[in-house]
Amino acid sequence: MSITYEDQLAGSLVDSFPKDFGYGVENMDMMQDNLEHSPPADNKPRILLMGLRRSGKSSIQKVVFHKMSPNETLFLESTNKIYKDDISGSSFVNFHIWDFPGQVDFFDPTFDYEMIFRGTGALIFVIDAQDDYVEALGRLHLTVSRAYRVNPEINFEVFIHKVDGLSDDHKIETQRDIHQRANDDLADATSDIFYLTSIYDHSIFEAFSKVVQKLIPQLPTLENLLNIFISNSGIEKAFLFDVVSKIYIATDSSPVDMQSYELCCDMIDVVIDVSCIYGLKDDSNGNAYDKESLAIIKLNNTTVLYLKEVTKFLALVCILREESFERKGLIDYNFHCFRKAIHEVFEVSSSTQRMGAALQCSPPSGNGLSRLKGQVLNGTPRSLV
Ligand SMILES: Nc1nc2c(ncn2[C@@H]2O[C@H](COP(=O)(O)OP(=O)(O)OP(=O)(O)O)[C@@H](O)[C@H]2O)c(=O)[nH]1
Repeated sequence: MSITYEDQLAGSLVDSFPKDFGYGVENMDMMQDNLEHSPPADNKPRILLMGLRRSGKSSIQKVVFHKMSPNETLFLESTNKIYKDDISGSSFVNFHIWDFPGQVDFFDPTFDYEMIFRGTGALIFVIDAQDDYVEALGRLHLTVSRAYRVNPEINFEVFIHKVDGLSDDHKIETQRDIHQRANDDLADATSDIFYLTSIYDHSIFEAFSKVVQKLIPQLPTLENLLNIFISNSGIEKAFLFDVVSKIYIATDSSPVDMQSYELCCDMIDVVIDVSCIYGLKDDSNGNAYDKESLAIIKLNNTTVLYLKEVTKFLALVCILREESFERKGLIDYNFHCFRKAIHEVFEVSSSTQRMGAALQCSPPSGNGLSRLKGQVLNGTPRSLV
């Protein structure tokens, strides 16, 4: 009986994703291979961090992608030129993050904003909520109008930042006010582009997760796989995490509550810390996270946390009830199918990417080539059409 069911699950997982994925992220197990074939580094989609001086741009980038502790950001010096951070070597997120100095002068002839905005997937505008934000809103207007003229596909995102200093009522009021005032510039902007963020809690990771997810063409497929996995395994919530940044790449379609997300982030920290301190062999190259990574934590409220390696940079972290965990064999088997499906998703993307690169390198052959070249949507190269 259970064999039939599990076989069905395996089939449904593997067959459930469409075959026409684009790519914006790579399976890092194949990273080495991809490095040789991927387009030049500068062609990677960009996420830009812009905003006034001292609004917190560098702090966000350092805390999310370089594990800097929030208190250390007090000593960050002001950025005076564009800082280009290629995080693809250590993270599943295959983007460049560009941190701009505050007060970018669009009229400076040396500032080639056309080139910058053309390859951009998302532009995050950071507004210091503890400061008077009238000037910042003027800047937002100028930035959005310039960027939109060059590349209407950019995702504009607004981080209303440093909200740790505001009361709950004040936070909501500030968000409403900024949303209202910015509406002239971002005419059809929905409220889901305004995030309340702080580096002193998990809100900055949550917000960055949402920004990155909008740039991942495979997102619906990943969500679908997670939905099938949790419904067949008695799991309440599952996140697919980029281990280094603690950005979640995808989750199932049930609503995300901040506490669950924080719990899962904390679990990753525990696993990596324990593994670093007690798990490394003397002769190893010091990798705290590998194929063997697995952790189960039982909490005192009948909840179980379950973490397992999916790819070199991705982990699945689940929350489930103790009674569901009694069927651990089933969960392990379903996880095995899920992992296989995820690898297939990114294998397809990766081979499509290589085909795209090969086509772009080959000599032009009439107008057919331009039709076949990888499309760019939201700055993310798409699969061939
Ligand atoms: N309270 C609070 N302070 C923050 C937060 N994020 C950043 N800061 C502080 O804001 C100050 C400025 O941060 P930076 O990251 O240097 O700002 P920036 O936007 O990169 O500044 P420029 O490089 O001059 O453009 C630092 O003292 C940070 O510690 C936050 O979420 N909450």
